[in-house]
Amino acid sequence: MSVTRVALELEAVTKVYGERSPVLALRGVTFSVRKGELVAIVGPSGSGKTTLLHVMGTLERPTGGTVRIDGVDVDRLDDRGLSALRARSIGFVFQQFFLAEHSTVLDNVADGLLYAGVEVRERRRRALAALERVGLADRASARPTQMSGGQRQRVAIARALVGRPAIVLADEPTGNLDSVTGASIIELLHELNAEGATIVVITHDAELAAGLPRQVHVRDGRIVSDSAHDRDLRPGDRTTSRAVGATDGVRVPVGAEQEDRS
Ligand SMILES: Nc1ncnc2c1ncn2[C@@H]1O[C@H](COP(=O)(O)OP(=O)(O)OP(=O)(O)O)[C@@H](O)[C@H]1O
Repeated sequence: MSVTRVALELEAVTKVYGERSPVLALRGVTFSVRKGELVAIVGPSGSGKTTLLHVMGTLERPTGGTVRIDGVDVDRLDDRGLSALRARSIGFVFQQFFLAEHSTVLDNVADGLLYAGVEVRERRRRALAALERVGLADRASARPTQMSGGQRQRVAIARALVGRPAIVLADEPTGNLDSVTGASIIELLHELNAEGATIVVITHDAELAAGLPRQVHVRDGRIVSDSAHDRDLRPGDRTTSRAVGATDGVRVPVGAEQEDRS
């Protein structure tokens, strides 16, 4: 398989729900996320954010257009192939956490590797490492019911990350949390991104989105602004950063290359 710096790519993606009175939820969405980016998708209720997340995450097929995950055109895959791609390449975090209440925290995270063909001891070893990354290694044997909302969301994030997916998609991850706890989850996403994780966060919270390096605004099923492109349109602005891949390691100020030559 070819190596790509693009984690996810959408080209002219449309999504129509229903037939009799069709709802055009996505009206031609084109954008891409490079490896190592942390992107906020923001927009009002009903603008198409969740539909977009479902299409990006291959939970739903688009009506038209192309979706590529880690270089693979998902249209070429049957449902089984799609499930395998999802298990390998995408981690999901949802507002409602979706943890198994009767399993331990460790097993909840280890279950993120169920379809990765990894034997149980190795699954648990990697799960413990993921819990360490989110600061919850000491709660590995607890049950989700014994934890706060913020801790549960950390467990869900560890589960999403445990398979080292190409991309993590988070749908309103702070929606069920108070603002202080929500801020700590966003801080955690920043830390994980700094360590190399590629993350897309869907939110209707403009303030939360403003703190992330790239904001994509959705309205009526269309992208109406993308801060990455806005920056591209202002090449003279030497203080502006452009997003680069995780393998690049750092964010490069536009124009820095020229300055280095002097
Ligand atoms: N399964 C479905 N069947 C029919 N219409 C749908 C379905 N899912 C979403 N829609 C419609 O598609 C449009 C986009 O919905 P979507 O849930 O993606 O928006 P959203 O921005 O995530 O909204 P919210 O912030 O309220 O969750 C809306 O008009 C919605 O009513």
